[in-house]
Amino acid sequence: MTSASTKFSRDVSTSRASEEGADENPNEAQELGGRRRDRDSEAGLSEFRNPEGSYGLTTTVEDENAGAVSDQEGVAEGSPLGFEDMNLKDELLRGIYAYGFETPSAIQQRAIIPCVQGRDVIAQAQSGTGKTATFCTAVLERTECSTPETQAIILEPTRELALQTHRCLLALGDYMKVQTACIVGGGRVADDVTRLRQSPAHVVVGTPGRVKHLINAQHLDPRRVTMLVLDEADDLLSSDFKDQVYDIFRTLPDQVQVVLVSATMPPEVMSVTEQFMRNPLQILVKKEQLTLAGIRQFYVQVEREVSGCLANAVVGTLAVHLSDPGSNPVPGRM
Ligand SMILES: Nc1ncnc2c1ncn2[C@@H]1O[C@H](COP(=O)(O)OP(=O)(O)OP(=O)(O)O)[C@@H](O)[C@H]1O
Repeated sequence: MTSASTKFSRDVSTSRASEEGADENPNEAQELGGRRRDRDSEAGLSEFRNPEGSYGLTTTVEDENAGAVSDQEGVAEGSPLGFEDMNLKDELLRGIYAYGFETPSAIQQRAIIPCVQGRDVIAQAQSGTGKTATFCTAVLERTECSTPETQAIILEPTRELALQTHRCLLALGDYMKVQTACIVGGGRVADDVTRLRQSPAHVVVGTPGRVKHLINAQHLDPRRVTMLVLDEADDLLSSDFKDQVYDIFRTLPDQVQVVLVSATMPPEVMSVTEQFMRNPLQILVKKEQLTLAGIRQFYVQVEREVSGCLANAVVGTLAVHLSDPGSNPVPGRM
C-alpha cells in the first residue's frame, strides 16, 4: 500500500494538478520547465528561484510493506527485488556481487531502476542505508564505456565523501572499462588537469569548487554529461555551495538528469530543487525499513577519543570475528 507523505503535501497536491495539466497541455509544461531550467539567464541565482512556487511535480513514495516497492514502473508490488532483477549489465552485476552485496537495501530497491531509466529522482534515506551504492550503480549502468566522454558528474560536499564515493564507484565498476576521476579541492589543480588529459573520465566525482574551476578552465568538458548527482544534497544546496552547484548545472546540457540524495531534505532545500528538477520521483524510505539485510551493526564503547590505529584495530578484530563462517552473510562488512 502506498501513501503520499504529508510532509510535502502542498507540493504533491500541486504536482498532481500540474501533472494532469501537463498531460492536457504539453506546451505549458514545456514552457514552465524551460523557464525553471533557464541557465542562460544572466540573473544567476535569482533565476534559480521559481517565482511561480510549486511546479515541482514531486511524487512521494512511501511503502508500508518493508521490502515492497510500488509506484515504480516495471516493479511488481510486494516482490522483493534482487540486483539480478534490475536488468543491469553483466559486468556491473559482477562488480556488485564481488563487492559483497547480495541483496539490495530498501533505498536501492526503490531508487536504482528509476535512476537508470533517466528520471530525476530525490532519494532520501538515513545514513548508512546504501545510498552511495544506489547512485553509483545507476551511474555505472547508464555509462557508455565505449564513448570517451564525461557522462556523469557526482558532487560531494567534502573531500572525504568524494574519495569514499570514488572508491565505491571503482569497486562496483571493477569489471567494467569505466574511466573515473576524483577531483577535489586541496590537491594540486595540475594533477587533476594531468589526470583528465590522460583519458577523459566517463564519471567524475568531486567537490563543487574544483569541478567548477576545471569546467571553467576547459579541462573538464560538461557538454556530454547526461547525469548530475548531488550527494548530501542538503549540504550542497545550502548557502555555502548553492551558487557553485548552480554554476556547474548551468554548463550542463538541457536534458541532464538530476539525482538528489540525502539523509535529510529540509523544506528550503526542497523548494530549491523545484527550480532545476523535472517531475522528480521522490523516494522516501521510512526509518523502520532501513535495516540492511546483509549488515550487522555494532558499537564499541570507549572512555575517551580513540586514535585511528586503535579504531582500526577494533574494526579489524570485528572483521576477523565476522568472517567466521555463519557469523555474517557479508564477511567483514558492518
Ligand atoms: N546491498 C548492500 N548489501 C550489503 N552491504 C551494503 C549494501 N549497500 C551498501 N552496503 C554497505 O553498507 C555501508 C553503508 O552504505 P553507504 O555508505 O552507501 O550508505 P549511505 O546511505 O550512503 O551512508 P551516508 O549517508 O552515511 O553516506 C557501506 O559499507 C556499504 O558498502
